[in-house]
Amino acid sequence: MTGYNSNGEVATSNGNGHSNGHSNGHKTADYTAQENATYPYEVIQEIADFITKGSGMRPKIGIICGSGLGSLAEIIQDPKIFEYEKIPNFPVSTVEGHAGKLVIGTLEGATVMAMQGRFHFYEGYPLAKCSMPVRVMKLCGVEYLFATNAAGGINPRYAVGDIMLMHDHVNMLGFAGNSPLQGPNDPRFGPRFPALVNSYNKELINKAIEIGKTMGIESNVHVGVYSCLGGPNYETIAELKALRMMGVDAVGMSTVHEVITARHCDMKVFAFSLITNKCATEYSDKKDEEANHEEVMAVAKNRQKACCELVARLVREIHSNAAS
Ligand SMILES: O=P(O)(O)O[C@H]1O[C@H](CO)[C@@H](O)[C@H]1O
Ligand SMILES: Nc1nc2[nH]cnc2c(=O)[nH]1
Repeated sequence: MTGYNSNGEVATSNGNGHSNGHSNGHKTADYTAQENATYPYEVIQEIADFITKGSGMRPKIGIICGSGLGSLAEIIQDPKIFEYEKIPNFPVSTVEGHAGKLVIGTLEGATVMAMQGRFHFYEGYPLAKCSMPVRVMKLCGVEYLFATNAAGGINPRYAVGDIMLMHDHVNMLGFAGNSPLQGPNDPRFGPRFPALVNSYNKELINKAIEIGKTMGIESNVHVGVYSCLGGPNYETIAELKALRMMGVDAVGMSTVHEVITARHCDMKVFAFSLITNKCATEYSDKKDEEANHEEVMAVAKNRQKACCELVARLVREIHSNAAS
């Protein structure tokens, strides 16, 4: 199996079918590729071919499942499942609630592919590697990216279990000089300087609002601004106050770099946050106001039905409009 080394040259993997740098069953991020974050087009094409040939399918919609939202992939019918470890040059998932499987099949008549497990900066992966699967999706034929995440609610009107449809983001990692598009630009993916003002597809947001109404959850559906911090620590009160002043409604540790990568290669983007915890913006000694991943996972599990229904119905809309 071919891979690439730190000089960007094509290299041969270790012969065990993957080159992810883990051997003892304990999943750790691949640090060897850090200095070589940008995957050459040919490597991404090779991964995409592995998936489309292995599944016999060309998906039109790609779904990234947020923490605890892996069930979004379980509603896919007649699935063909690829474990990340068996996909050449694919990273491994190291976070609880991210199973590490790519699921391709049919949802509401549309061919979709879903990532049960995404990659985060705090796992030790550079941003280009975190969002490399979005380019794989593109070369598999995906036109629409659905990115989902678990997030802390900063907007005081948000309750735990609410859904925030993302209409914009504040890229804090970008403020700090980090981007998934850093390094040489390959124009086969997109331009050197992509515009991001209309990143979140308005038509899909409006459709999702309508779907929320028909599901009877309109009071739990909001439209807001997400921000991604590097993590893995949750935020301090001062940071949360600062984010709120900047107009941020929900905060997490993902999604933004995926959206940037998707928009760079001209995919239509729909994204939502499941609010898994309320972020305190005042000082308090109360332990129950501290965010923790167990709570995040538990809330995601509780709300998976609503999230699955929203996704399935939006996929149905896209598919039936394309067919008509
Ligand atoms: O964004 P997703 O992957 O849904 O997960 C969110 O939940 C985890 C923290 O509990 C972090 O990884 C954060 O980004
Ligand atoms: N950064 C961050 N990520 C989260 N993911 C789920 N909840 C949170 C949160 O409160 N902060």
